[in-house]
Amino acid sequence: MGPGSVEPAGSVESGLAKSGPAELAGPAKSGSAELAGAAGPAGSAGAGSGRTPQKRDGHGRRVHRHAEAAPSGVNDGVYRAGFACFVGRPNAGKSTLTNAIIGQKIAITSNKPQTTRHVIRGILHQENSQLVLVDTPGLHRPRTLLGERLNDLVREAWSEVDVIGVCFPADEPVGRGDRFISAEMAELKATVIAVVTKVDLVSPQRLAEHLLAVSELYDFAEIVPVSAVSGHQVRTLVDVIVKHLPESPQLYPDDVLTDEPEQVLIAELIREAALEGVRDELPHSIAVLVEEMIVEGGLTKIYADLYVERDSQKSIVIGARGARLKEVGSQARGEIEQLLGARVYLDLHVRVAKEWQRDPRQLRKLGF
Ligand SMILES: Nc1nc2c(ncn2[C@@H]2O[C@H](COP(=O)(O)OP(=O)(O)OP(=O)(O)O)[C@@H](O)[C@H]2O)c(=O)[nH]1
Repeated sequence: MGPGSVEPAGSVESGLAKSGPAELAGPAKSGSAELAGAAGPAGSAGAGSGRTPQKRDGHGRRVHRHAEAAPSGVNDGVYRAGFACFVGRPNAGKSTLTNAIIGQKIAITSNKPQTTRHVIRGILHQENSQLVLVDTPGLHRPRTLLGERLNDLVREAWSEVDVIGVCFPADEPVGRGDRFISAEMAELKATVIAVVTKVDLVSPQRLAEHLLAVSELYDFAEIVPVSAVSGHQVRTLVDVIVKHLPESPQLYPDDVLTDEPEQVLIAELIREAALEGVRDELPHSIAVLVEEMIVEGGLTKIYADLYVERDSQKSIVIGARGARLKEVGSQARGEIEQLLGARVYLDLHVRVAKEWQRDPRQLRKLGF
């Protein structure tokens, strides 16, 4: 452990009833896809190295949800399975889209850039396909060791997928960042499609102009406009992605929704709650590590450490007489109970790990 001080606070006991397991998002509108752009090969792109999913043992428990397979919109009699990820500039709507497709909160979203740190997979089971989604952080100019590691994570994810959806928010003009990311696509084996996100925010006229600008950036196999918030065309996007997956046997058992260890999902929920209201003061300085999870009958006890970089940040997180930390605990606990479908006791400790973003040892410990 680094030069950290320990502040026990914010233990929150749950009184809430058990919440039921989450269902997969049901089928929404289905429709035809190819909107614009060049016609790409309908076949598969080469699968990357991640073809065989690894079973996790020990600490890495999978999140199981017994959800029925959604009917597939693609029905050419072939079973398709493979990996896809969304890339794009920060704030492009990648996490929200991933969540809309999987139908469960698995990646955190925020209106500030760079909040997604972990590669989180969600799996959509359909009658004739299995789509494994990898959620990556945004590519950006690295200024710290953490920044470099984040970019490595992005490229690692890109090298392992069959389909890449480059996200372009419809409410922002195509810019340098979009051109930079599109240029990075040229070397990839994957089928590259463009996803124009947040279309609920713009007029049809503006959307048409945006689609044209996007189509001029790169020879995308397809271009799909969507709104993750209204659900518009989310179903269509799934069909388009699945169409470009390779023919493959099922990769994961039916009841697995995500490959991410529960502890990582829980840590993300706590971090999201801790950032609420203080994002301007603590944009990238909070990390969370779940130290222990104990299941006692219907109650899950979770002991987690919340790391900040400086004493002053610790005071912000804790608040006057621990009031803020209590709030963080109670908000996170509600979300965790939904995720686990069980009652939760959450014990949060705030620790100072000086300059953790620049310290390789600390970064490893925090999972980067
Ligand atoms: N109106 C609208 N807002 C959206 C939509 N999709 C995402 N947003 C909002 O856009 C902001 C960014 O969304 P995220 O999903 O966190 O974006 P991201 O690309 O994962 O961001 P990073 O993690 O920073 O790379 C959030 O405030 C979302 O609520 C959409 O379809 N419509």
